[in-house]
Formats: sequence, structure tokens, C-alpha cells
Amino acid sequence: MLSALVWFRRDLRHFDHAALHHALRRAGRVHCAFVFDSGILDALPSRRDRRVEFIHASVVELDEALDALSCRAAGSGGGLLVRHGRAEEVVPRLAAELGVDAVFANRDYEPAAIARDSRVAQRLAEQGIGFVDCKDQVVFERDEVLTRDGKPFSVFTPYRNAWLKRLDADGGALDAWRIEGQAGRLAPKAPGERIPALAEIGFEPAGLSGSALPAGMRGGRALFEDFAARIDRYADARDFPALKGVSYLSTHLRFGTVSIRELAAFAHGHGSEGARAWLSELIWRDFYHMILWHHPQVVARCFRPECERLRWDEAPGLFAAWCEARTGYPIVDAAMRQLEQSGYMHNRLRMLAASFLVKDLGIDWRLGERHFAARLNDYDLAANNGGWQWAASTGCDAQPWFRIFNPVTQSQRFDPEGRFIRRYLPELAQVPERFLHAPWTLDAAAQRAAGVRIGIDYPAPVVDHAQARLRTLARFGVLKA
Ligand SMILES: Cc1cc2nc3c(=O)[nH]c(=O)nc-3n(C[C@H](O)[C@H](O)[C@H](O)COP(=O)(O)OP(=O)(O)OC[C@H]3O[C@@H](n4cnc5c(N)ncnc54)[C@H](O)[C@@H]3O)c2cc1C
Repeated sequence: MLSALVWFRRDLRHFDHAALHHALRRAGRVHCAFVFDSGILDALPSRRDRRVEFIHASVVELDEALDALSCRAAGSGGGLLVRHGRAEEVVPRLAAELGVDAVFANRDYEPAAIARDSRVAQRLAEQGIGFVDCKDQVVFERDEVLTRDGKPFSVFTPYRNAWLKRLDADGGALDAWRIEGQAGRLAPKAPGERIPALAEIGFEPAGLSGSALPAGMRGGRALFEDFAARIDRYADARDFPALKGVSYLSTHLRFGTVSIRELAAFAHGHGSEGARAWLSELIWRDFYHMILWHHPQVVARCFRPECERLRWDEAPGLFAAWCEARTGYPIVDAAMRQLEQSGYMHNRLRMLAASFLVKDLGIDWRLGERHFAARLNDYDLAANNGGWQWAASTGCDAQPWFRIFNPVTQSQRFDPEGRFIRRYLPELAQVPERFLHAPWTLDAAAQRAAGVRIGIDYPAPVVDHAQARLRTLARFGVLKA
């Protein structure tokens, strides 16, 4: 093959990259491109979006890194051709302009991306150009881990066991896709090529640079090294949002500024209880991608079809209170403020906030899922949909419907000293620890002493949990019929 184009999407790195590896091996000259896809960007609700800023910063870094890589390999310099427009038009046009024989990309498992890629492949085929897609963003995909009967799993634990067995059998599954040896084949950029500024693609800075989320491969490496030093404590610390117990790597995994193989190989090789627990989380990620690929209908519908019989409440006021951190349950409100302020929410709190929306407020999980989708820096359709359907008891291997988190006892258990709550709800800073999880139980004098008036400075609870629980049990009762 004379020349190829590698189309970068959610894989913004120049190491351990399957599509780049295969293109460099098969083609004598390899161009690299990234498209700010107006099909995706135009649909975003805000022009100040941390994810777009994260991608932009990561693209700038990747451009420089590809150039340096080519120079180190005695090539003539390289870099990214960056375009703004509808990817399904831009990519075939660019491929024709460059006169390449094939376009290489890493596979995406989201239904909209699969449809887009098949339209791109069709257009390319009409021009006599090939389209090669590679497995990269997960360890095992699609049909690679199946039950003994050859069916997709719908329960996590046996999936994890089969995944681990397959890893042992398939020694190369975590090997890195090497780039360096052939990097001299990277094509130089034409003079005048430049990366459009954020404003030129219609976005404004959203405060990423001042946040705790460093972008790009360098940012991913720094977070990974920080986490690697404390991975042994992961199993004990990961459920406590006030502690630095988790990796905070999800946005990097989402945009491919880290390599899933490198992370999984590290955890697998490390072997401590903490590392095993963390590897399990990475397997959850593969699991939900596999579920989405086999069951694309989950995007709009319950994984368990009988759950479509559930009747949710129309409660716009309660929904607004949840979105705006005004439920009166401090742990839920602190979680929603964390999301609003940082674009991140701790996993324990995602489970709790989702459960609260569905099982305390009686609101359709799909509304909450969309709210998270618009705000999470690490928003990933497979994981978000899976997490929401788990919490709503409508998904595969979901929380049983009669298990309903109590927001007060969960708060006492996972934020015992209230450090997380106080961080995000300064209005409750003076409330004594034993009242902090249910501040409405403070009497008037204690409220005065704590400098907070419940119902004025901080809301009274929007629902009574015990009553809400009974309503939910009745709602889900239709599933028994
Ligand atoms: C309602 C709900 C919505 C969620 N939405 C998303 C989402 O949009 N994007 C997202 O990446 N994760 C989502 N999760 C899963 C999980 O909460 C986040 O991956 C995690 O909190 C990210 O923080 P971390 O990187 O520090 O995680 P760590 O605990 O360090 O875990 C390491 C990595 O494992 C993966 N992972 C961990 N837990 C899960 C899980 N339950 N499902 C799939 N992958 C997992 C992630 O890639 C994560 O970065 C959701 C969970 C729930 C309950």
C-alpha cells in the first residue's frame, strides 16, 4: 500500500495505538487527521464545554508529539491535519485530496458512531479507497468473550471470570501496538496547515486549565503515576468520596490519552488486592461496551423489556431540585454540586444520586442519564447507560429493584465525618457531624447555633425517604404481575 490516512477519534495518543500501528506497517507514507465533528459539537448544549477544551488541548499535544516522533525516527516531521466539519464528509474528501489507498481508524461501539463509520466506509469505497477499523479502546470486544453456549453474557461476575480466563489464554492481548520502528513513514504536513483555535470551532474556554483534570497524554501519564503509587489501597479507599482513593483516569480512558492495555497490564501484573479490584473496574468498562454492541436498543430502552411497563412520575419541580442540588439530602446535593463544578462525580455518588432520582423521586432514569451525559467530562454512552440502568434496576445485572439506597445511612457510611459534604455545601459547614447527614433533624436553637435555617439557607427534604421507598416498591410491583 502506498499511502494511508489514520483518522484519530477517541484515541488521542501516539503510542500503543492499533490503527496507527497497522497503517505504519502496511503503508509507505502515513497521514494523520482529526476532525472536530460538527455533527457532534453542534448538538452540545453549551458553548463552554470542558470536554471540547480537553479534546482541543489533547489534539494540540498530539500534533506536536507526532511531529517529534517522526523527527526522532529520521523522518521529515509529521503532525495532525485538523479539520472542522461533518466527519462523514470531511474524511472521504481529505482521503481523496491526499490520494491515500485506505483510511485506518480505531473501532467505536456506539450505535451512532457505527452508523457514521459505515457511511464513511461506503463513501470511501465509492472512491476506491479502503476503510480498515481496528480494535483498540477495549481489551476484549464484541464476541470475544462469550458464554459456553456462545451467547453474550448479561451478568458481570461470570463475564469477568471468562474475561480473565481469556486473558490467560491469549498472552498477547495486553501487548502494546508498537509505533516507533516505523514512525519515519509519518507524512509531513503541508505548509500553512494549522490547528483551529477553540473559538474558531465555536467554543469558549470552560475552565479546564484551572481544574484538577490535566489534559493530553502528559496529563494521563501524571494521573496514572500518581494512582500507581496508591493502587494497593484502592479496594479500601475507593468508596469514600472525601478520600483520594480512585484513579480519576476516566476522562483519559474516554478520549484515549492513556492506553487501556497499559493500564490493564499494570493492574494484572501488580496483583495486589487493590490492583485486582481496579482491574475489575476496567473489566466493567469492557462489559458495558460489549452490552452496548450486542444490545444497541438500550440507548433508548430498558435492557429488561418488562421494565418498560414501569410508569414514572412527571415531576419537573423535583427533577429541577435534583439537577440544581436542592433536594435537602446533603450527600445527594454535594454530589450534584461536584458534578456541576468539576464535571466529575465519584462512583459511589453516581450510584446514590441516580438511585435517588429514580427511587426517591420516581423519575425516569432516562432524564438523569441525559443530565449526566451533558455534564460528565468522562461521559461515555456505554458506561453511563449501564450505570443508570444498574441504579434504576432496569439493566443487565442491575441492583435488585427492592434494594433502595437510604440516602442518610449511605451518607453516614461513606462520608462519616461529612468532609465531602462540607467541601461542597459550605452552608452546612458548622452543622455538627451527627446532624449533617439529615440536617432537618436540628431543632431551631441548634440551627441558629450552626448558622443555617433549614428551608431558607438550605432546603428541607423534597421527599420523605420512607414514603418514597413505599411508592417505589409499589411502582416496581407491576414487574411481579
Ligand atoms: C449512574 C452512573 C453513571 C456513570 N457514567 C459513567 C460515564 O459516563 N463514563 C464513565 O467512564 N463511567 C461512568 N460510570 C462509572 C464510574 O462511576 C466511573 O467510571 C468512575 O467514577 C470514574 O472515576 P475513576 O476514573 O476515578 O474510576 P476508577 O475507580 O479509578 O476506575 C477506573 C476506570 O474503570 C472504569 N470504570 C469504573 N467503574 C466503572 C463502571 N461501573 N462501569 C464502566 N466502567 C467503569 C472507568 O473507565 C474508570 O476510569 C457511571 C456510573 C454510574 C453509577
